[in-house]
Order: sequence, then C-alpha cells, then structure tokens
Amino acid sequence: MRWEYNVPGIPDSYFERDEEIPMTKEEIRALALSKLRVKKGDIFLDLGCGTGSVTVEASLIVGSEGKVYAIDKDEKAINLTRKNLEKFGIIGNVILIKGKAPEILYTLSEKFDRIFIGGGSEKIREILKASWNILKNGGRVAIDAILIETVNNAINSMEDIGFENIEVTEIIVAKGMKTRMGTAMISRNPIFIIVGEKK
Ligand SMILES: C[S@@+](CC[C@H](N)C(=O)[O-])C[C@H]1O[C@@H](n2cnc3c(N)ncnc32)[C@H](O)[C@@H]1O
Repeated sequence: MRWEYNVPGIPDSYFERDEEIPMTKEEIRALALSKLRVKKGDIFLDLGCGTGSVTVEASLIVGSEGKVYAIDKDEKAINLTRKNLEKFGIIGNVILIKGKAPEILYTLSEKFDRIFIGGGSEKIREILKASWNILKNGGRVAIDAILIETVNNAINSMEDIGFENIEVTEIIVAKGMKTRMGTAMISRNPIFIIVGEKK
C-alpha cells in the first residue's frame, strides 16, 4: 500500500504573529491536516486563515498541482497571511480573499477537496451548509472548535446536512517548560477537531 498523505509540521515560532490574531498551534495543525487527509494536488480552503499558518502548511502539501484558497473577514489577517506566505517563499498556489462566511462561500466557483474551518463558529450550521455545496464528492471538512456548544452544533448540523464518517477528537496538549528543578509540563486549552466527509 502506498500512503500518499503528508504533514509538514512547521514550528509556531517560524510564523509572523499578531497579538490580536490567535493562531492554530503546531500540534493542532498537524492533527487537523492529518484528519483531513490532505494530499498533493488537492484544492484546499482555509476559512478564517488568521496568521496563515494552516494556509502555509496546506500549500506545502498540495504543491504546485493543487491550490489553497485563504479566506478571512479581517483585512489584518489577510495581510499577515500574505506576509507568512512570502516568508516561506510560497507564491503560486494560494488565492487570498477578504470575505465573511457563510456569504463569501456562495461566491466561489471552485469545488474543494478539503475545507478547514478555523473561524466563524457562531454560524457553523450555515457555514457547513455552504461548504457542502462547494465540496467535491469524497471531500472532507474539519472544524477547529474551543466551545462544547460548537462541537454539539457542528455534529448535529453535519448529520442533518448529510455528512458521513463524522469524527470528534479532543486534543489536550501540554508543553514542556524548563524550570530550575527540571522540565514542567504546562497545559494548553483543550481543542476539538470535528471531521466529516461528503460521500
Ligand atoms: C482562531 S483564528 C484562525 C487561526 C488560523 N487558523 C491561524 O492558524 O492563524 C480565527 C480567524 O477566523 C476569522 N473569522 C471569524 N469568523 C469569520 C467568518 N465568519 N468569516 C471569515 N473569517 C472569519 C477571524 O478573523 C480570525 O482571523
């Protein structure tokens, strides 16, 4: 068997940041991209691209045969994503769009293999409905959520819309921090990844 999926794993410190824009952290990106089964040649949508960390990693995976659409409602996030793309020398395969979901999704003519939803949780049902329309058969969606209400809403919405193979993963990451006594583990907030497939 030939396994064609790949995850790059770029350290968080390599990205330009902005204190007003929360970033999807390295371990969460790795799991989300892995659960999405992103591969070379995919058409990928990063909704709520923020710093562009997911956009950068996804564009490295899909390569020149694929494409990444990076969307955010915030101009600052679009500019920061552009900066990070330039930092990693990525030019050809990313389309940056300033727009708000779900409305912006109805204006896209492209069909997607993979959609990562990192923002817009208050409108998750509407965003999932719009995502369904632009997803290819066999396509996958992943939602990055902090609130349990979002998880519940996302699962119910996915079931109603017709998504299959719905899977919820809770990730609790603790990072080692050097102290005088040794290395102490500092916990971060739990994050949920909800994945669904359009058969
Ligand atoms: C948690 S941050 C995303 C982090 C991003 N994945 C990264 O690694 O930097 C959420 C982003 O979603 C954007 N956002 C929130 N609601 C949105 C919506 N309805 N449409 C488009 N973007 C939205 C915010 O402006 C913010 O930049």
